Amino acid sequence: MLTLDEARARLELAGQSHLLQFWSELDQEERSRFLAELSQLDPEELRDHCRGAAEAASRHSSPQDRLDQRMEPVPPEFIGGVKRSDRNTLNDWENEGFLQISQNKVAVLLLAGGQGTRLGVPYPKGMYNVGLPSGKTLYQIQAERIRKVQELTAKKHGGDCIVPWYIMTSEFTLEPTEKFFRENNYFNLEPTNIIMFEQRMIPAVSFDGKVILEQKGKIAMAPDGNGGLYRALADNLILEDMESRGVQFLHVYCVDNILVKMADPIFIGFCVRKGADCGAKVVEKAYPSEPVGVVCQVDGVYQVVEYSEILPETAELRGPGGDLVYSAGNICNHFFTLDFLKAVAQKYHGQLKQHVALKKVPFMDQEGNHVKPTKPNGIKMEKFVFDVFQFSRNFVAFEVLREEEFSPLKNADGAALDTPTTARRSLLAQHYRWALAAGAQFQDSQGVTIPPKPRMACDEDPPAVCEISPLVSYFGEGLEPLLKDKAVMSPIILDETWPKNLPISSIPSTCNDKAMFKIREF
Ligand SMILES: CC(=O)N[C@H]1[C@@H](OP(=O)(O)OP(=O)(O)OC[C@H]2O[C@@H](n3ccc(=O)[nH]c3=O)[C@H](O)[C@@H]2O)O[C@H](CO)[C@@H](O)[C@@H]1O
Repeated sequence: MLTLDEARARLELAGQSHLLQFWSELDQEERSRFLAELSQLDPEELRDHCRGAAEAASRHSSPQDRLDQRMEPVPPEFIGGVKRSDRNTLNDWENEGFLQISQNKVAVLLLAGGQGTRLGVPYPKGMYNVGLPSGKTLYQIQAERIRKVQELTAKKHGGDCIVPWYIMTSEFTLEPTEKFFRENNYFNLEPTNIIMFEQRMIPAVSFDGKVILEQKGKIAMAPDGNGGLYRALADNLILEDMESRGVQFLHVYCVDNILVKMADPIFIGFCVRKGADCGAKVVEKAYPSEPVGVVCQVDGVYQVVEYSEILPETAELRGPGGDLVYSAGNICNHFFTLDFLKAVAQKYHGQLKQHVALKKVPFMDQEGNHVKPTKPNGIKMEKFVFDVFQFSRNFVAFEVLREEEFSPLKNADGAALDTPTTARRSLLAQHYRWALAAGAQFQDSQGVTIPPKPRMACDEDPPAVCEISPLVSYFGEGLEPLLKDKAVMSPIILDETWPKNLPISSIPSTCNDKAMFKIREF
């Protein structure tokens, strides 16, 4: 750790001497904590970071910096997808995916270092329970999907297989995430196959290029964006870990999509068959101003352009048939080969674009008062996970159905979209459709038949509540033996404790204490 004099000299070099202005007011413990924090900062990197942030912020949104003029949509023939392919082709990709999983070549990697400020909870988003009948959190759902995909693969190919789960956290999320997993017995996954690591934090900077003091002895720090992944992979020797396990393909995803298909065999198989080194799942954008990035080309190179980085006119552009020109919505589900990640970590990560976010950053004013600003006062620089697409030699996009694969949790209830209510509804609507397709017929608690409704509006609750555990079905498969020609009383939780072969009289009426469920033959 640095001495005070060393820290002072370094800060002078970086043009950040103001950080010590309250030094005399700190007690012994605060001083040593602060010196430890300052010791982490390289003076030259800090100087460049502060200058770069102030310059980038002054250029931010200036007309010459706009991407709109340089964008082109992805030609439709370059997008593979569920709607565009017949069942045989999909089966073929799925079989390829299962084969790769069976050889332990596939891992999932969760981006979970974000602060989830829009949702407004003081704990990591993955710990959120959207109010499903089972009370499961996002982490539990994801863990169970990993277990199920392992089980399905083992059934197909024989022998056990492992899908390691890499989880990128940050200073904000590592400790509570570790604790949560420990307390939940790692959701019955083998703890050594869950690998958590931490991304770096970088200082927030004022518009005049000064690091912001959050407290008298603490700098305002923020994670370096989900594109901090590549540096974190190198810092924590994660690529070496992947190599030692024989992993070759990664499914990278963001924490908040309740419908995420973990290690999706179809997507993996599609990418592998196409010889891709890098891929992205997309959904058709629902409306022009939807807050998702779009996969497109900029100056002829594949890229995602964020919703905040284009003008409304560009987002609203329509082609001759009336469809949105920029309709390939990014759902933050990416495919990478290990070789591609190695190349990025070794050669390219320094070239990743820095994106500017103007934020309200609480700070100490000159008089030592703690101020919560009402308008943006600080610059946070972030890298984005998809900014590596430009280095790909064979990039592919894969379109999936929104109602089956994308319902993100971004905002607290009360907002119009992407809330706990919409996430819960999407999952329950999907499970209801699966149950109907498997031949279930629903009844209410009085035994009155609930007429089936295979099509629902996206803001409509399904007429019957049927939550299906991922341990029972990964993506709608395997339900017929349980549900065909059965009258199912809503609400129901179909979980792995469901007694499959018992005659009706011996089925307990409450197999799960959180919901009543009954089922009987017609
Ligand atoms: C940069 C990025 O990917 N943007 C995508 C992200 O937007 P969006 O703006 O919603 O991105 P978020 O801020 O939610 O971050 C996405 C994921 O990255 C993680 N994270 C974020 C910051 C950080 O420093 N470290 C970290 O790990 C978050 O925990 C989350 O799992 O999801 C949308 C779909 O839902 C896409 O349309 C956007 O194109």
